[in-house]
Amino acid sequence: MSNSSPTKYIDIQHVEQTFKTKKGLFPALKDINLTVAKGEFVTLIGHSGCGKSTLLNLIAGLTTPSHGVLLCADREIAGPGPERAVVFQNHSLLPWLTCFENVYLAVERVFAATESKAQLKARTESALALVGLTAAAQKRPGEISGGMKQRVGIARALSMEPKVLLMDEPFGALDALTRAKLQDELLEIVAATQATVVMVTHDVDEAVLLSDKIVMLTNGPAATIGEVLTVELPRPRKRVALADDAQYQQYRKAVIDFLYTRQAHVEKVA
Ligand SMILES: Nc1ncnc2c1ncn2[C@@H]1O[C@H](COP(=O)(O)OP(=O)(O)OP(=O)(O)O)[C@@H](O)[C@H]1O
Repeated sequence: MSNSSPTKYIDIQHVEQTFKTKKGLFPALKDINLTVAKGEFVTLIGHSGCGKSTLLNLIAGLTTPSHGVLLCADREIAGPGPERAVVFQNHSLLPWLTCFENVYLAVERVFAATESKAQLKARTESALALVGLTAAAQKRPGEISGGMKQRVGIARALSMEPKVLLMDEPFGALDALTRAKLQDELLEIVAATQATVVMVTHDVDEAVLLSDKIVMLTNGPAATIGEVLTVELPRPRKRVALADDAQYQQYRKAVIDFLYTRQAHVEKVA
């Protein structure tokens, strides 16, 4: 059993990320300090190119910081691991496998050493059921819609029973209606699984609807956290009711104000 602090489940301390480029060193992130509590839903928002994906990749362990340290449950994040599952925008499914097989592959990787084939199959089926894809289990990615593919990606991530679900603009490529439906589903899944989620988004409404905390990044280079907004809207949250909610509008305005007034993109004149 871990004795890690539930309020500092993910603990990011003084993180910097500098990339080597042809033009020299590029400081992408500077002095990032952030904690995410167990069961918290945190979104990262900021203008294009500010470093949201860079930060998510660091939490995923896909990259290592140039400076500083990232911890998950009191352990240094030293590489990717099934306890931190990632859902990407482009769902990255294997096209020659069925939806079932795509999810099964992840389940097998995590649980094959300790569980029977029947148990692995049951896990796969329940992950697909969680995202409403039981009927599409035998279809291949080429035979299903973008929204369904994204659901398979989410099912695959959830099937690993990760401690943390990391999502990089998971709904970015979807039309508005599909996006709204998947946001609602995600709200239900997160409520049911009590998952800890860190999600990158460009969408202010998505951030307010889903988040406990909205982390707003300043513009790069050397982007950092400009402000953290705690969203105290009660759950379960219903998008239709929230549309007229004064508190919801205030949160929305605070994020818009940060993005478009205080961090407005300044056009560089040559
Ligand atoms: N491997 C890399 N090498 C060099 N520069 C990089 C690398 N990865 C990211 N960058 C730069 O770091 C900055 C942050 O990139 P990042 O992709 O994290 O931004 P983002 O906020 O996720 O952008 P978007 O919202 O457009 O996806 C950008 O200026 C980008 O060009």
